[in-house]
Amino acid sequence: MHETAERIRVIESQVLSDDWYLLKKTTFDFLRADGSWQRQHRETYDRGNGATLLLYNRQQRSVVLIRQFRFPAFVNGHHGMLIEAPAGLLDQATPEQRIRAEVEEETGYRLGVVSKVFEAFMSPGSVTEKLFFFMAEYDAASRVGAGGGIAAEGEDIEVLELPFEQAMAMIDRGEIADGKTIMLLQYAALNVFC
Ligand SMILES: Nc1nc2c(ncn2[C@@H]2O[C@H](COP(=O)(O)OP(=O)(O)O[C@H]3O[C@H](CO)[C@@H](O)[C@H](O)[C@@H]3O)[C@@H](O)[C@H]2O)c(=O)[nH]1
Ligand SMILES: [Mg+2]
Repeated sequence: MHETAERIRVIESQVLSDDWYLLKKTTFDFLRADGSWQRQHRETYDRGNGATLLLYNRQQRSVVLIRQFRFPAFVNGHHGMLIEAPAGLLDQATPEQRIRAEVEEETGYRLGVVSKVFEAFMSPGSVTEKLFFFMAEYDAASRVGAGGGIAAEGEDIEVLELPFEQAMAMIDRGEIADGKTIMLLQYAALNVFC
């Protein structure tokens, strides 16, 4: 089998929208497994890459999550208040630099040791973003501020400290319905609270 790059010939790329994020439509030829070339068109939504982190306290068996309004979830029939692990876009920073700043901004907790656990494409059919996943322990002393995010950017973030078992039960009841958050809680179930 050929390297993927040898199977793709980009014909043209058109910017459909370049406002907050970048939406492009690209026409390319794709070398199929049977050796024939097929012309395809795909739209890609580019917001850059991001990072997310689960704050946990092993001894207390607790985690810290945030709750915020998500308009795209609202327009898809959800009430919109999503419970999530803190996350943010990288801008020009490294994933670890960015997640340290983002967690402190959103939750008020200052991180000590941070461990990267995996990287994942969350919607690879349409969104270019790769998300970097981290874990870090917290305790009461690591809370240096109130969190809440940046009000001027429209963020209005509530910080929730929950028993780990309660967070897992909230997945079962559909009260936690964010992919990255479910992935991190399940990672914690397999590797931290086992
Ligand atoms: N004006 C404007 N602001 C926007 C828009 N979209 C997002 N924002 C603002 O841009 C900021 C982005 O905040 P971050 O904390 O960096 O990102 P996030 O929204 O928490 O999460 C993003 O990254 C996660 C991790 O990569 C993703 O999981 C998530 O889907 C999202 O893209 C927030 O203040 C948000 O309100 C928009 O279309 N217009
Ligand atoms: Mg965020």
